[in-house]
Amino acid sequence: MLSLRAPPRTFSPPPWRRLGRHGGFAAPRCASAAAPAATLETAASPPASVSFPILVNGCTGKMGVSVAEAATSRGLHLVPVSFSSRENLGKTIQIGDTEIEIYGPSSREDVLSSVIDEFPDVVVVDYTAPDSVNSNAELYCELGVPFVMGTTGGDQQLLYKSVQDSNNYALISPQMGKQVVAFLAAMETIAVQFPGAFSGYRLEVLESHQAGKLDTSGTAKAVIACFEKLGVSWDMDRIVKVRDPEQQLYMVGVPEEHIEGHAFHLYHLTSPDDSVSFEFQHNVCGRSIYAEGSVDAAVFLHKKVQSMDPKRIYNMIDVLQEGAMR
Ligand SMILES: NC(=O)c1ccc[n+]([C@@H]2O[C@H](COP(=O)([O-])OP(=O)(O)OC[C@H]3O[C@@H](n4cnc5c(N)ncnc54)[C@H](O)[C@@H]3O)[C@@H](O)[C@H]2O)c1
Ligand SMILES: O=C(O)C1=N[C@H](C(=O)O)CCC1
Repeated sequence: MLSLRAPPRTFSPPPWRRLGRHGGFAAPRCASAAAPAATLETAASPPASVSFPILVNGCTGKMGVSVAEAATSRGLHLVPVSFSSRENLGKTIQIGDTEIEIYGPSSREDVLSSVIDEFPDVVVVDYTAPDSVNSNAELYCELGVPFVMGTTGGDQQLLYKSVQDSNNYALISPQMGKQVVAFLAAMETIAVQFPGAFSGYRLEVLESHQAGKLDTSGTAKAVIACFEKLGVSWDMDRIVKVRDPEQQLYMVGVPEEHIEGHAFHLYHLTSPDDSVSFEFQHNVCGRSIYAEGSVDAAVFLHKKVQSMDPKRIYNMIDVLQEGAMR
């Protein structure tokens, strides 16, 4: 079991563990905090070939801001309102030339209805909090507004049911980063083609995110679902969740400038007789890949709505498969 009980300054790795900068995961060479990748990458992006109104909920948070900035640089029309928690009522957030007014949970319905009247082809992107996933989705479905759900957590089964029952359009994905989506797609493919291939293997999973992340990694859960199809038995309580900055720095190997925004994942598989092992890692610093992917998702969903595509519920693998991720 990957145990984190004693946060070791001198981490003694198991033999299978490759060493990172500080002795843990092999960390990617991330952009420094002084030159945020999001700003550089979005500034270099050519404008989207389509333009439509996009409403980003959660603009008081880190992902909300990144997505709103990416949408603006891609030439989409940012609707100047956003939902947030009660603590942020009355705030405004400046994104480029747009001043976004922040509304609390109690005015969500009135605000969204007015937005739909003014911008009938609006697409909502949600980056709020796990405990607002279901109530926000229900509202989007009730008002028939297409939405991209980037927020993880909540009751995922209920989320899908709300969309199915309402016949609304939605794109739901715990992971918007193109290369991680490709890894997830590969995992799903082998799970379908070779079910049971890893029967009897033991799985250990460790995920590390910034201390403010409230839920367990939605991406890890999606990858584990593939391992289960491959025959591994698993209980979600066994995911080792690292939220302590000291452990992240000294054990996981997260670069110091990304302690407040990273997503490191490690999956380790061992055969029943210990003679074979596999290890997979995906380590992301910052948020730019998710922000760009979220705009790709919104553009994709807008096209599906315009063409009245019958499928209606999508994930990021659909976007990747259509070649619609930059
Ligand atoms: N799908 C992906 O690729 C991806 C990538 C990164 C983050 N995420 C998920 O996105 C979510 C947000 O991440 P973040 O890093 O921006 O978090 P954050 O804490 O920086 O921002 C969340 C914001 O939501 C607001 N909020 C809280 N309760 C709310 C409510 N009831 N209604 C509306 N807003 C509310 C908070 O005030 C905060 O400003 C998390 O669930 C995270 O796991 C998903
Ligand atoms: O930073 C986060 O929070 C992230 N959440 C997603 C998840 O739960 O998998 C994706 C990675 C970043």
